[in-house]
Amino acid sequence: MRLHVVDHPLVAHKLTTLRNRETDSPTFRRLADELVTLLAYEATRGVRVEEHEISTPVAPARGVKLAQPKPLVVPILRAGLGMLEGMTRLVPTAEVGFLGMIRNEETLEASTYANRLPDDLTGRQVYVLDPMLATGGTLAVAIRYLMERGADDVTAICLLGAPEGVEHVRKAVGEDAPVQIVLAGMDPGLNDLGYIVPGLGDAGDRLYGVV
Ligand SMILES: O=P(O)(O)OC[C@H]1O[C@H](OP(=O)(O)OP(=O)(O)O)[C@H](O)[C@@H]1O
Ligand SMILES: O=c1cc[nH]c(=O)[nH]1
Ligand SMILES: [Mg+2]
Repeated sequence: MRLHVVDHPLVAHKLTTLRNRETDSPTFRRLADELVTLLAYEATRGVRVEEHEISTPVAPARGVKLAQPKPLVVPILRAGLGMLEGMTRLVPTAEVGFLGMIRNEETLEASTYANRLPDDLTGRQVYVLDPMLATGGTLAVAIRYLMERGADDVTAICLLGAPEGVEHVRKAVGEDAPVQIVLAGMDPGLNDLGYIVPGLGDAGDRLYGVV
């Protein structure tokens, strides 16, 4: 499993405003959207392409196009939905599937309440979207499920992570798993409630106007 924390001044700038408690929901949504597009550029470095021949107005030319089967993007509801448009802006031909997952705020265990994925994930390259990687419970369940269903390459794009969450996912999927985690920032740790510190609070609530 590989971890990539994106080091870019624009990402750091947008992340700082995103964290700020003074940032309102519309601005939070816009920043999350912009950040995902920047992260997706890094995260899709290994997206599979195949040779493609075209003709320019001047001459025949050889290039590439996205390979089949198409990449699959899976936002984890609810908060991951706030990252979908930013991702599909960069990869508009990707297929989209959905997982609805909720973390029990007392036990911190993740459970799945919705699942709308293609039947066959064999050989699929999958991009999972979830802004927060805290204990890692949610992402570990999601990635293991996608791999059990046949996905052979999974990249998780998250805005913020904590070291214990990353290690939890690493243990759950295995060191040699074809899994990549791309983060805009890695924070020092979690508080007693399992929230990332300093983090940005509850991503779902901030995206969808509860606070
Ligand atoms: O790494 P973990 O400890 O599992 O925590 C992270 C999860 O918690 C949040 O979702 P939440 O369960 O609050 O659901 P929501 O997206 O509906 O707000 C977040 O979006 C992740 O999915
Ligand atoms: O810090 C955290 C942890 C889990 N979920 C969130 O929305 N924020
Ligand atoms: Mg939440």
